[in-house]
Amino acid sequence: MLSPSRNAHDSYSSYGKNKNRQALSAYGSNGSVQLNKQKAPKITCKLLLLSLLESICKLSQKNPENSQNMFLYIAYSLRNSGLVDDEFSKDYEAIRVAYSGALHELLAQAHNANISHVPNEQLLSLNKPSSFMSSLSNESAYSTCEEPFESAPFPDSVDAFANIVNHVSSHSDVSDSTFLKNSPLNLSRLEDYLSPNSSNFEKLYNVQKSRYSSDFEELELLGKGGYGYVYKARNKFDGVDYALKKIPLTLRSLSSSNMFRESRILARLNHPNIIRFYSSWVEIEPYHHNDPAEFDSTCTEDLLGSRSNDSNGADNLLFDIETDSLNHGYSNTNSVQVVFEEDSYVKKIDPSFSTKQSTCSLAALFSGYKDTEPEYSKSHSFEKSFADDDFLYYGKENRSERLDKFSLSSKNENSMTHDVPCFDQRPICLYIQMALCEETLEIHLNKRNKHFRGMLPKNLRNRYILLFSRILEGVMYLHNVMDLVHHDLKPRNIFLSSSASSEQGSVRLPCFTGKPLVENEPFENRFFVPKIGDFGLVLSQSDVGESSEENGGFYFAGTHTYAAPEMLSRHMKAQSIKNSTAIDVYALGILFFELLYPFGTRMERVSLINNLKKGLLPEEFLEQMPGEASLILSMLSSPAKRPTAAQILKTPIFSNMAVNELHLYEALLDDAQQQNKTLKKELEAMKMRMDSTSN
Ligand SMILES: Nc1ncnc2c1ncn2[C@@H]1O[C@H](COP(=O)(O)OP(=O)(O)OP(=O)(O)O)[C@@H](O)[C@H]1O
Repeated sequence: MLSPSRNAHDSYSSYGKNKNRQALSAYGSNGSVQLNKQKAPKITCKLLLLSLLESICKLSQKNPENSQNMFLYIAYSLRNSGLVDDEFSKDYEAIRVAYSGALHELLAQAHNANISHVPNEQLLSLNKPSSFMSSLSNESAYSTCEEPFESAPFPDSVDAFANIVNHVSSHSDVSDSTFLKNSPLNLSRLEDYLSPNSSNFEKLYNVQKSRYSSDFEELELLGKGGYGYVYKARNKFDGVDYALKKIPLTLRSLSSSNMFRESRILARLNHPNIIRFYSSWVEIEPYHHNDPAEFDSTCTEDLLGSRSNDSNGADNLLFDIETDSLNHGYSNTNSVQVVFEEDSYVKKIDPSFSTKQSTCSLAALFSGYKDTEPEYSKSHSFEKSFADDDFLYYGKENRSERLDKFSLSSKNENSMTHDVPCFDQRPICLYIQMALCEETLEIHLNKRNKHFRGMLPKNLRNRYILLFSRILEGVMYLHNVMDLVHHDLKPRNIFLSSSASSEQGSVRLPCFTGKPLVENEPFENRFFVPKIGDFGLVLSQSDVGESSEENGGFYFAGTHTYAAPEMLSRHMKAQSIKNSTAIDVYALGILFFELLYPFGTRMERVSLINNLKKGLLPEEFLEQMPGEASLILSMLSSPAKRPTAAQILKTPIFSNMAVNELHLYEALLDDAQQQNKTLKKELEAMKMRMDSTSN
């Protein structure tokens, strides 16, 4: 029986019989590449072992049901022996598939690497895990060796697979039963699949190729969020461009039931004002990824709107909930902390999970950490480069831990448990395919605010009121129909999708270019549908209370500017449990004010929003929009007093259909004026042509 302390490396080395196998053992026993030790995250090893066994079962049994039963039999036996937990369940299937795809890819590389010509000495001298497979795949490296190559029988894959299975079966309860004896592994079938000359191997290998790289052409990086990167990618079959969010799965997420929460929730949502979801899957980050340098250039200032590029302005303040005191710098204590990250965005995007080289690190494969630190993390302060505007995260997992999730380099022992499990230095990513939107509301408002300050012209006010009513409809759907709380409503999480005039939920908005306007030149107007996105923090209303209890007490993540006071205070926790949807209403109150009152500068924004939180609104706003003003103040009142999204929609500001009708008439008028202009121009041109011909 395998003892629970035995690890993947031991399993590998224990079946070595010949010289090269000894070489492999020796390689493994070298201190720098030992896979056991404290570093190998257990769950990664267990998932790897199970995905390997699952592949073997699939290969050995033609009938899928039999292979599933065989796999479950082995998995249950391993669980009884304490070697695995429930990593063989359906919940982990996507991860196992991703791992087995990567294992097959590795196998194919090994087959193609002409490994029979590797001299023992070279194997023995390789003590860098990442150089191991890269040397194998680099034939020229061998040709420089003086000693003639010994054609020693490096354990071929079929043999290795069989040995692992035999090892598992002889060391587990499986051997006690007649199951395997009655249903032995069909090694000839295995061989058929694994032989590089076999068409089956090709088939298998192709099937396991990355869905992302086979189905999509990556076009550009759209942005990064607190949990991953979003790319614009074209589907090779339908030719449509989508937004693809790549979220590196962390060890924490692997061991939690919330692993696929965002995609599972998005898949159930169906509303014109909620971002459209297409599909999601898990795979190991494909090779041939963008060079980090490319990320710098793809992330343009335009894309980021007015986010500051000045990392020096990053003011990281720790707010201790217990003492209500503010500290500068970072603390390692376990006390509950709120981390405010005000205006600390920097231009540099740091896709730390991207790898260029197709080298294989066995240590990384089993331990889930990157053994070599990426260059960019040496030259840049990772925390600063990752800090995002105004994001707030607190609980026992503090800010630096949150950021660590994206760092494959293990900076210290403590961060290991939050690290990203990877294969061959490539992380396992969850991919979410969504509708591509034109821009975020944040970017739209930033451009708009270059033209307006203070009170908006009357004709524009109505458009933003209508836009807000569309957002409210989306929120009402989340609250009343889906029983969800978004938890992170803000302009950056509302997307504007171009639409036809007739599309449900559309609003006609001016298209601001961000450039100064020529005087009296009208704005071009287009129809957009506002769509609520980024469901990374969404919770069901009943889970809000539980999440507060997470980590032994107090836990929340969100954005400071839009965070309701009850999210920031342990003492008000009870209120947030009873009125969980009120958290979103508070954020909407701030957002409504931002829609109706353009800020000139960032400082002005901060001071006006701070005043608003104290119940103070600009005089001119109170005078000219009293209805809207009192609604906003009620949305920022105590949780029990805040109106619900449905109640807000029933107020005269929104229930009055005149807003809708007025909006449409305005749109028709705009169109007619535009047409008028074009016809006038055409008439002038015709007159000129006639004049010239008559002369
Ligand atoms: N469907 C989409 N269409 C177009 N761009 C998108 C889409 N989804 C995301 N983006 C872009 O990618 C960026 C990152 O999005 P993401 O949802 O991961 O995080 P975020 O909302 O910016 O931050 P956080 O998750 O920390 O709140 C967005 O700011 C936006 O610029």
